[in-house]
Amino acid sequence: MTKRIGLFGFGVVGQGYYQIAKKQKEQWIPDAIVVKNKFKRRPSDIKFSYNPQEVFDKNPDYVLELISNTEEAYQYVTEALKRGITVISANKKLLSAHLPELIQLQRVFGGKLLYEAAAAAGIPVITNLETHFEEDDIIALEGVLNGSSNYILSRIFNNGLSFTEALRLAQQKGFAEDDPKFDINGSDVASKLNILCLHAFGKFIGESQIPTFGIQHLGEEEIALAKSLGLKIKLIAKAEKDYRGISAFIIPTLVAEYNPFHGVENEYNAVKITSEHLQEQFYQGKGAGSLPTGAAVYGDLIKAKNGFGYNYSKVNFDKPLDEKLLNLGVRVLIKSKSESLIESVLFSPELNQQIDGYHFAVGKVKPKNFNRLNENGEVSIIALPDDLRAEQISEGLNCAQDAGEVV
Ligand SMILES: NC(=O)C1=CN([C@@H]2O[C@H](COP(=O)(O)OP(=O)(O)OC[C@H]3O[C@@H](n4cnc5c(N)ncnc54)[C@H](OP(=O)(O)O)[C@@H]3O)[C@@H](O)[C@H]2O)C=CC1
Ligand SMILES: N[C@@H](CC=O)C(=O)O
Repeated sequence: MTKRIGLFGFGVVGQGYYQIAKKQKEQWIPDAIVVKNKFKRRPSDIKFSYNPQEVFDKNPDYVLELISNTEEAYQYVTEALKRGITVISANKKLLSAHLPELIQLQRVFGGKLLYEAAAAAGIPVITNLETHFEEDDIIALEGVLNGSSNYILSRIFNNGLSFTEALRLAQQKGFAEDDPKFDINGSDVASKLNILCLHAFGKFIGESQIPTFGIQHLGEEEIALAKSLGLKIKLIAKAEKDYRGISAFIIPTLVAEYNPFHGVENEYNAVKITSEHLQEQFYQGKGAGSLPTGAAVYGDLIKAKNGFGYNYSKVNFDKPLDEKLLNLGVRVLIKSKSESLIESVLFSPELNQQIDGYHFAVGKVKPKNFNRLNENGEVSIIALPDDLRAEQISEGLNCAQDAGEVV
């Protein structure tokens, strides 16, 4: 039977969806497409509307919310759910901010909300957490969750591009957010990790509670150090659960070749899930871009048609959803011009070396300090592999300096 579809947004993701839907059976072509900017050039063979109400006037079975704006997306998604319509969204900022309310709207009005594209786009990680892992206790979830940051790091490491050049390319390819600061400062990863934690651990942490350090302060010293040690830097999101509670944070991390994230390049994302029964699983796929994200949206539509919805099986709805994170120290290399700043956050020190006006120190930092350090333009921190000794870092720094890679 033909289904009616209303589509909000015809940008990178909306066009990816449309391209895929056009190849399939006629029934998945939207009956109404609502966009924002009246002055944009559009394909002449597709009818567009600028009036959001037009989607609802068509009485849709499914609403696809693929827009960049969060507040307006909230209006569209809540209106659809209140009408009992099934919604597919790619909007991690919206979902991360409002998931508890959106879950409640599904429970009250009966519409479903699917959002595989919102976390690691092409990797069906949310569906897996909801199905495969339903009866399995998740111990840890780790991931490269931002295609743009990963693309930037790949271009810097593998092609010697500058940060600015690499970011421009990520924008041109449609990987970056409307405002790319959300990609490079880790905020986009925090949205995704927040969503994934709900499905993995049944707890809503809240994006602002997740300690986050992005890639925007990485300097040539850290890049040169990583290269001299034969390592790479990846922006890693990590959440772990033990008898004390949950810890979660996002931080650029030095990864060795034996680490499966080492080989994750360009706009690819990857997720490693460790659970009690299935133990270790590693997923890799495209985390950004028109077709992979459009395909994830299309996949959600097919799942919804087949009656699939999230059970939120890890959530205990009789208890509060929120969770306070543990604040356990993370072993890092910290770089700053201010020794006193380093001293104020670093404990269990292992190294303190000065190069060209910068202090490089190894020790532990509590994740609660990440956000404060992230906002301080001149500090960088990188998490370290357990087996990388402070002496090796010191040698690596000297080596990079001698090679003239550090100015
Ligand atoms: N790009 C990617 O790889 C991925 C993106 N996402 C998420 O998907 C969503 C869309 O991203 P993307 O396609 O890249 O963004 P784009 O900026 O390419 O496109 C956004 C689209 O939304 C439309 N739009 C904006 N505000 C409104 C509004 N109020 N009403 C109707 N339409 C509106 C724009 O209209 P107009 O054409 O008039 O400007 C445009 O068509 C975002 O939430 C993003 O975070 C998720 C995974 C991957
Ligand atoms: N800007 C995001 C798009 C997908 O979520 C990214 O780069 O990962």
